[in-house]
Amino acid sequence: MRNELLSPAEMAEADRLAIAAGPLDGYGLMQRAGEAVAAMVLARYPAAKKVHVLCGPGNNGGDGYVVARLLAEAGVDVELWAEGKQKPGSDAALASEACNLPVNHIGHCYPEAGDVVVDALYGAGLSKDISQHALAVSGVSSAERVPVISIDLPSGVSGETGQMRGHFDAAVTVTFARKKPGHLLMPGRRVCGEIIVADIGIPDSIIDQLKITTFENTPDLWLRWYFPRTAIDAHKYKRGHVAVFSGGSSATGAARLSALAAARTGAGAVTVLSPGNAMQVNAAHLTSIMLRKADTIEDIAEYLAERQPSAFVLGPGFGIGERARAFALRLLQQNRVYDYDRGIELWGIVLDADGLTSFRDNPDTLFEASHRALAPPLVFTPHEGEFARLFPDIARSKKQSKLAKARAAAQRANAVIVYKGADTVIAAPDGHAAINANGAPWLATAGSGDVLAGIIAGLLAQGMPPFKAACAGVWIHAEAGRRFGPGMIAEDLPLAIVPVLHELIENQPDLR
Ligand SMILES: NC(=O)C1=CN([C@@H]2O[C@H](COP(=O)(O)OP(=O)(O)OC[C@H]3O[C@@H](n4cnc5c(N)ncnc54)[C@H](O)[C@@H]3O)[C@@H](O)[C@H]2O)[C@@H](O)CC1
Ligand SMILES: [K+]
Repeated sequence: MRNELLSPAEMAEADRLAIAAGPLDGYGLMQRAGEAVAAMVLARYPAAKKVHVLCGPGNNGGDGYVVARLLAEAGVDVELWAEGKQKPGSDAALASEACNLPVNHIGHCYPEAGDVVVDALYGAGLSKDISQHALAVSGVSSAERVPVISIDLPSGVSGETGQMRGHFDAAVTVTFARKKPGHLLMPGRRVCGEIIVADIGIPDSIIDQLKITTFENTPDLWLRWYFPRTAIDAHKYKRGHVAVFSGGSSATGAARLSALAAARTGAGAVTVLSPGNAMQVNAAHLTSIMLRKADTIEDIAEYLAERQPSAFVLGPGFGIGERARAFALRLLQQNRVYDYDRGIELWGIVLDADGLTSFRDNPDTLFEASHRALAPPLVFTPHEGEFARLFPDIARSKKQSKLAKARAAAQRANAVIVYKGADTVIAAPDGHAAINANGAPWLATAGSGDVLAGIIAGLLAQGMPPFKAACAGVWIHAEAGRRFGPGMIAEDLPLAIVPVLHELIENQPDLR
């Protein structure tokens, strides 16, 4: 199954195009949807005492009537509960006519332990808070540990934003053709349970026509064509040279975490650029990673001229203030360098943590610099607080999803935005965006973000395009954390990414 994410409006358009192309009409698609759900219920819950099917007034409810009919035909004890008025002549009305079971009002539905609930109240067409009756059934189901199978989305979850207007806690959500952003964005993702994408006969060629620019962040998005290939004749500087700015003598660990992560990700050489007063403490902790003094803008200019590094990390532990601003703006004055032979961008900048917060009072100076035509590629890695400091108006919006916010920020900043969290969104200035879904709570630990910045820089340094490098970095970081599990601290992460990298490379013969 491919990894595009379709908004409810895009899904409706896919439906329309599929129906126009035939052979299935809307009612036919509804049959296929209902069949997929009924088959899943039969397979997973063969011993259910009773299956309660809750049907809303729209097509989501229509799917529910198909499920109820098919389960009853298979000999299952089914009770049908409905709310709302159907449009006469609609596919949903046809589906309810084809289902001969008695219809009860949802207000009387009390599922008991051993039963199963099929939630077909609202899907993509949700427009208001779900009813008190619906909430009551959801509450009883949770209390009685009755598994809920939601069709398309747990009713109450917006497919566009993942926001909830009252909700069901699904054990399984069965959706059709592709997932929607609301399946992966919080808080919606938390209540979807396992997500199954069923094929109901909408071909990939129809999805292609929609020119989708939102994706689930999976290796399909970046592995095959963009992941760095380590040439057999690779020279260490050809594999990219990452420079990481260190903070002062009492704040050097963050930079070393980034540096180590960049090295583990395959950068051929890594240098920590340290203030003079922190040289000793950095030297005491570095072995393969190089160390160089960089106190002033002149030191940076000299370094740039001498070593031509291919990626920078500025921010982790660096300290907030004028020095961070001056260093960032100096790097942005450098022209981008494109290697036409290899078809790759030769360097880029990851701005993280203090590197972002330093611009809270005058973000426009940063955005002006990043919009200069020849400015090097830029990746920002803000968590929620840092995002709000740099993009206060965008952060405040109540209407926009995290996805829309990341996109708006990417355009304004002319930078790839990695908007971190349990549902990290990666957005590029050209409108492409991805939502990450392989994370785990263990990643929320001090220093984890420093490692992420280093991984992304390591990939940038090897010529990976910035949006792809950011997506790959986020996925690899999350995968390493997920596999390591409880007890992980940031120091473990650079090593934990190694088996993930091995597996990625082994699964792609042309990367070996
Ligand atoms: N996308 C696809 O490929 C297919 C979609 N189908 C189903 O069609 C669904 C979308 O159908 P619709 O567009 O009819 O939308 P819904 O069935 O989600 O809801 C629409 C109806 O519910 C009302 N409504 C929405 N929220 C309400 C609330 N909180 N309280 C009371 N009334 C509310 C609306 O006014 C409208 O009458 C999908 O979620 C999916 O289940 C399938 O039938 C077939 C194929
Ligand atoms: K639903």
